[in-house]
Amino acid sequence: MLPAQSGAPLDADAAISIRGLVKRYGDFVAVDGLDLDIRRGEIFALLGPNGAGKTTTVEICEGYRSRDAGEVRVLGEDPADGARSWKAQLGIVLQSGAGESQLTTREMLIAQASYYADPQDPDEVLELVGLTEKAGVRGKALSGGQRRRLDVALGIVGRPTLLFLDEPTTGFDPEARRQFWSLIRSLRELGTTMLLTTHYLDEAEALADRVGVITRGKLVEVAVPSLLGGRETAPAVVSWTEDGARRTEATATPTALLRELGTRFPGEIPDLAVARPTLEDVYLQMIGEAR
Ligand SMILES: Nc1ncnc2c1ncn2[C@@H]1O[C@H](COP(=O)(O)OP(=O)(O)OP(=O)(O)O)[C@@H](O)[C@H]1O
Repeated sequence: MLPAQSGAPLDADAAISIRGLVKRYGDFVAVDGLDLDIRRGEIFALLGPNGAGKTTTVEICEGYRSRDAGEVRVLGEDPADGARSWKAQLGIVLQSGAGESQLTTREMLIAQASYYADPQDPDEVLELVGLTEKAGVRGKALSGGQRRRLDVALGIVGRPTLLFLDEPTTGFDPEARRQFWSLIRSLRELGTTMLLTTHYLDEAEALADRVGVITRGKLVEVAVPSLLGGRETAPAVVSWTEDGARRTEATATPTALLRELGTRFPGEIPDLAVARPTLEDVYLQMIGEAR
């Protein structure tokens, strides 16, 4: 699918609509004419190598950074002059967050909740992110993964309509990541739109309705994870063991090959595996070609 609708008008119904976004730092062009629409209620993952322009794009949408050119609408408003009532609909989980505070985990959440008209109960949020046992602990005494959970808690306590998650699970142990994924899915069921940046391709695949790949400040493709880079039509790799050796064949017609192998082996085909390119495979190929 083409990522850009250059020339198309902003999408008034989208949660985020961006046309021709440009951001320069001195002579360096960090975001280079980016077009993107994120629908209400979807989880959209922005993927890209270090320095591609993801955080810059996200921070412009949050109203934290100015832009040099282009049009941006977030929940119908231009973030450059977003009012307080507009900001109150956003939840933000930054790359580096709450860490060094002298307040306890619970105190931080209560303080954050006080900025919103209809916040979620801070103790419920602590429970959701698995920090109930750490309610009375100061931010700086939390482990790295626990701080990220606290960042997530601070981002969601205001019941945001649109939640920005910048590399939210960095430092999480595998179990905490799974718990976080189920938390994100339950937020989606409540209708929350989420813009996620992540370097974990499995995370994008598990959570995102659509992914966008950004390199050198340009969006190179937008697709549902299973279709990115033509994954669904890429040759399948069939491998098995025959005469003591590992055999591998890439084929566009794996079913035909399996039928043929079925006639060659009387029982099970030894060590049979059929694989399509993973999201990581196509992503790495895509950013390699774009360099
Ligand atoms: N305040 C700044 N001044 C100068 N250059 C900057 C500034 N902020 C970002 N950049 C540059 O802009 C480019 C894009 O940075 P950005 O943080 O948006 O990348 P990213 O895709 O989020 O990367 P990462 O995956 O490493 O977080 C980088 O080359 C970065 O060095």
